[in-house]
Amino acid sequence: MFRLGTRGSPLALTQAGMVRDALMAAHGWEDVEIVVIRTTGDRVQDRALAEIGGKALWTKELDRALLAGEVDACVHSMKDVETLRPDAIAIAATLPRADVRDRLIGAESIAGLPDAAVIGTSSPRRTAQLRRLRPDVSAVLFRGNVDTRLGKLATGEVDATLLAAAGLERLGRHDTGVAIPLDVMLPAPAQGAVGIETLAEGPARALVAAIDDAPTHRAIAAERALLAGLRADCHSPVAALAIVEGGALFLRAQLLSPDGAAAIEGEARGDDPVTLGAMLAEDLLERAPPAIRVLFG
Ligand SMILES: NCc1[nH]cc(CCC(=O)O)c1CC(=O)O
Repeated sequence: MFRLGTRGSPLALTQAGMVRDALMAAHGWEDVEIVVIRTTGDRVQDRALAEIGGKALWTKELDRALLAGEVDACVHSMKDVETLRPDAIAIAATLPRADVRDRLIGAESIAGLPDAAVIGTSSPRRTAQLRRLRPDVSAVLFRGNVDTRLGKLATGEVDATLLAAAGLERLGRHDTGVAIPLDVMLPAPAQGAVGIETLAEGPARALVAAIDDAPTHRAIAAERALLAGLRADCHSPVAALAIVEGGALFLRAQLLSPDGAAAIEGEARGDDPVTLGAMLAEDLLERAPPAIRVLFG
């Protein structure tokens, strides 16, 4: 039986179930085995991701299982996957992308937040974007799975929080919070995209490629190429979104200083995702003021 590695959070399990269903439908399989792998990121909940070692905390154990042949493929929220991946591992497919926007929970809009509101988020991007719009608000560290975060909001630990619409919807929480328009808050690179990785060589890659959504795959390739070009890490406040427009890619991005005082935006159009991402990264770095320039390699 085909074995699918995943983290054990409710969102990860839902996403793995979506991949399982797609693989069964594509190949007429009776079943796919879900193998839950506990990651360091799941164990350490009290510190910001950026502080404790970054995105590798989610992928390291899954990579190990894949490279050791314990699973045939691994399911990831592509937003959480590092820019640089081992050569032996390939992104074989992405599911069709969900709503890419962030949702604000606890207020009707960013403008509608109370004076000096306290926002629960551990995302440098969301913090910087929020403080750019509302310098009076402050952010406090907020991690844990979606239910944990919503629980902290309910007990009044914070005034509001921001979560990806994609995760909320996949967990059946269609009515939680209000979507923030893309021109107010551009999402994280690869937000809303589920990716499936396999070994670069071997039969699993083509089996998984059968369920690929090509427009999503191209869009996240461009967004990830931008991150690579910026030499960004998970401390870097970067927002980016590529969409396929009449066959070509349209990539938008924003870089911010951590306090949101400085920001630059850029956009570019092209056909090749990797070239497009690299070009926009170069353009942004050239124009970035020192407060932003120091954040990138
Ligand atoms: N960093 C955690 C994470 N990784 C992926 C999602 C949501 C689903 C997605 O963006 O695909 C979330 C939660 C959030 O940011 O609200």
